[in-house]
Amino acid sequence: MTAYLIRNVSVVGGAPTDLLIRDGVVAETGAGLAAPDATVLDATGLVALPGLVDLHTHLREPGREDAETVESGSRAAALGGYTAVCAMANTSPVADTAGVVEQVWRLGREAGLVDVQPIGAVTVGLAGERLAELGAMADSAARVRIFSDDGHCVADPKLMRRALEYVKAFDGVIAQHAEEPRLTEGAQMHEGEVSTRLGLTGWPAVAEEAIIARDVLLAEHVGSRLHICHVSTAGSVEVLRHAKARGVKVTAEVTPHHLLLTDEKATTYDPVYKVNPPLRTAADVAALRAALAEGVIDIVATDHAPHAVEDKECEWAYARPGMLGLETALSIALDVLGPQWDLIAERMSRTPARIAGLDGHGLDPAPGVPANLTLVDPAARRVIEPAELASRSRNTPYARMTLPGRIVATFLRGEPTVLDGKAVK
Ligand SMILES: NC(=O)N[C@@H](CC(=O)O)C(=O)O
Repeated sequence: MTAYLIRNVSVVGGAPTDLLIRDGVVAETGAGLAAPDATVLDATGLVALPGLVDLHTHLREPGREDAETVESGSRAAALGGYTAVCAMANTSPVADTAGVVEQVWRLGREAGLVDVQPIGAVTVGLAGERLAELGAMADSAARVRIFSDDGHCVADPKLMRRALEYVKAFDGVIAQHAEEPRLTEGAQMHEGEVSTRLGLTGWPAVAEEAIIARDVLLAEHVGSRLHICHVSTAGSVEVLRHAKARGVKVTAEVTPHHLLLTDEKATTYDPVYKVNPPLRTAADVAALRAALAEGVIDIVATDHAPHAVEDKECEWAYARPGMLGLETALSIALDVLGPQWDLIAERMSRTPARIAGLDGHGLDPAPGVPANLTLVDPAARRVIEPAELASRSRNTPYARMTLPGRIVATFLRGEPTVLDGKAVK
């Protein structure tokens, strides 16, 4: 294994120092380190962060390998500064058995670019009718701890209660896609002034807020861990604030796009802006940013949702919802939060690693710690060119935008997956 001596790097925004990486761990830190056998990387001006951890990634394999594979999504993740991603269960077949989660887990190991932690479905086939084999998935080689029907809400309160109770036995967590389906039938975008103007059926904020309110009460009642996917409204923030004040074991994520973009984008009728939950209002964006800074929202998760051209480049009403996220998330966070490195490390690495129970991830570079880290150039600016993305899909909402920050290198257990901004394999 090659040793790496990273010179003059600011660890999570601190004073410049050297990091020696050897045998998969951070061997030494301090100014003026010497290691004749090591490859030297001059990291003057760069910031080292614990490798980013994404709690919400769609890798599309098995089933839609034309849109993404475990390998292409892993490469996109590494280029985005990630060392671990949690793969959502809405594949084909659905990841609702030990066999499918083990397949995804094994494909992740074979790609070897990030740790791929499969998420298991809550209900068989995401159909919302009977519980999937949660215990078998937890006991499998993939050691599943997060369960989600993402893309669909676990709408039946009795099933949701049972799922919450069931996962308590192995400290699991149910990640809810909060969307009351009866309130969003036929919805095309956020319900509000813009949807009225465009004459498109709206997805009201209350459809999200009502499910979060119900589920924090259920989680409190049974004493289980609940995670809320892609929180998108100011009202959801207030429900979460209330639940956290009561001591409910609830965590929540927000996506980069909900921190930046608004429903005004729908006026372009460009389906690249169609996403679930939909882009909301400027007031919602402001509330989400404040909640993230405050900690009412715990983490940023990408909801990286690759879609093939034919599923996106069509009429708005027929387009699938979803946007790419892995290769741009850190830039959007930097744009939205500024160079608050400790906050970025907390919301994009340490806390997601803790929620997912990923050993060896989310740890600041320090002697003895597994060398899962990423080096960011905060001064760089880059123009997003969809054709240059490593994802198999092209549905980024940031095409041709100039964004701050560039991932220069990513290390997974001491091995570079990205060097000089390029994937190593
Ligand atoms: N977030 C999205 O807009 N899409 C997700 C699933 C979903 O939540 O609808 C996808 O899998 O494409």
